[in-house]
Amino acid sequence: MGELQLPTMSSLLAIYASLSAIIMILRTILHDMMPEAIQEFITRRTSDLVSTYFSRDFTFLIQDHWEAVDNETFRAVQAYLPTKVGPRARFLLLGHNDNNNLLAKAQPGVSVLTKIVDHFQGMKLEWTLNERENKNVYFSYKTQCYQLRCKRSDKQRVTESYIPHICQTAEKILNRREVLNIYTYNRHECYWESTVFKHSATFDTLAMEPEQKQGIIRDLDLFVQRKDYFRSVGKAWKRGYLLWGPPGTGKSTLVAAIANYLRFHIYDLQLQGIRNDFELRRVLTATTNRSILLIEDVDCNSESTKPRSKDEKMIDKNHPDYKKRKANEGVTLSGLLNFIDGLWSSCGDERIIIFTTNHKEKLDPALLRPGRMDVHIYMGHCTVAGFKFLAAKYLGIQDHALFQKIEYLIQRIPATPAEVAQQLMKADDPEVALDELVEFMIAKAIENKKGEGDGSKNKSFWSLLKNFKNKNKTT
Ligand SMILES: Nc1ncnc2c1ncn2[C@@H]1O[C@H](COP(=O)(O)OP(=O)(O)OP(=O)(O)O)[C@@H](O)[C@H]1O
Repeated sequence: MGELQLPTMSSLLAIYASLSAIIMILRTILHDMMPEAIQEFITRRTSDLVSTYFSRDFTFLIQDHWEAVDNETFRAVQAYLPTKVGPRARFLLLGHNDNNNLLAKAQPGVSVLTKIVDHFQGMKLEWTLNERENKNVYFSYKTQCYQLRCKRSDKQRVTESYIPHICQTAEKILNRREVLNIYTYNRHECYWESTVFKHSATFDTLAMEPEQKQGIIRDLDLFVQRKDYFRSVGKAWKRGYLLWGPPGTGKSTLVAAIANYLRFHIYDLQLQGIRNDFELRRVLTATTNRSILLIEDVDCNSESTKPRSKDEKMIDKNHPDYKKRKANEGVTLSGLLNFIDGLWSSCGDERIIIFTTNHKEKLDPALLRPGRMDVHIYMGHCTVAGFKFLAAKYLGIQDHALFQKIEYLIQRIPATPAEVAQQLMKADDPEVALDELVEFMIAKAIENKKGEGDGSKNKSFWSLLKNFKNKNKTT
């Protein structure tokens, strides 16, 4: 039996030195030769494996998008978390997007990488917001993700109790709607851009026949109260309005009045900015509940809303360019109708869709069929009641010596509420403002007469008008 030879100190040191040198060389080779992405991947995987086996924590990730649309859970967390910023927090994001009011109340928000600790039913929950820069062929964009860390043993309670609690709290916060937003779709960055909606129009400032106005208010009230009714009859909780009439008769003003009355946000959609039906679906599913989808001037907006031509059937679908064209063909009528009353219409609750047009006759009949747009509202020229309403609003008067003259003119010369309002705003003195209106109406009648060629049809009307004009000059 040979004697066990223990290595000497110097040989141990030599082995250690050569091992260190080999590791150093290997590390340098790996570092220099292996692409950074692979190195990162290996490091991440190793730390993931270590944390999976040894950590007692669990992490939930809540990204801003879910299956290509906005993630509602993310939105709920976004509303909820600022309420949980504790007294010891070192950062709080503050701001508002009301570009008309510097003094508007700043809203709290959670900044990227700030850690927020929440406690719920004995659980400790740690939140952080992370941001990542992404790039595609055309542009770069940011995505955000909330990270929620809890104990592994609390995982089930978080999904079953804590997340529903967040959603309920967020719903209450969001439903307060202290501020209304108007959204426009940014097609380059594929998201709805918002700005504060501050329009002073209400049903009290809108000149309209009183019965028509009351009818609309009743319809809106009924709509918001009928959640269960819509469910029981198997219909989507939606209401469609078509507002039509000449320019300046108050269609946009009525939309603003409806938004203010219901406290609904407005999504203002330009159909011609949408590439195809697929994009339309994506854009519309990214809108929130309790909102108005507004498609203004729908007759000019897209080919889809115009009556279909007979040649359409003759398109060669086998042509090589057909698919390419299809991808950018714009919104089709069936795509739009599908959203109004097809299967897609059941996405979302408490939605109002409003189309406005100056030319109802130019719309495809399919869009006007009963049941498609629930209510058709004609916004017409100014009536006597409309004029009296505007005089009371703009000049604060119920009656005046010039009223009779103006009523006579209003009944015979078509003028829009926008035109009447513009004249009434010209002076604070009712006498001067009403005189301006008489002048304007006479000038309009003369203009119309020129257009018609022969105005001698109604001689007594013209002699009365001459009389009005002369009297107006002497006063
Ligand atoms: N019925 C109305 N009551 C009160 N004000 C009105 C009414 N109609 C128009 N106005 C006034 O005229 C302006 C223009 O009206 P508005 O933009 O609502 O008309 P519109 O019908 O939407 O026009 P367009 O078809 O060109 O979009 C408004 O800012 C408002 O002050």
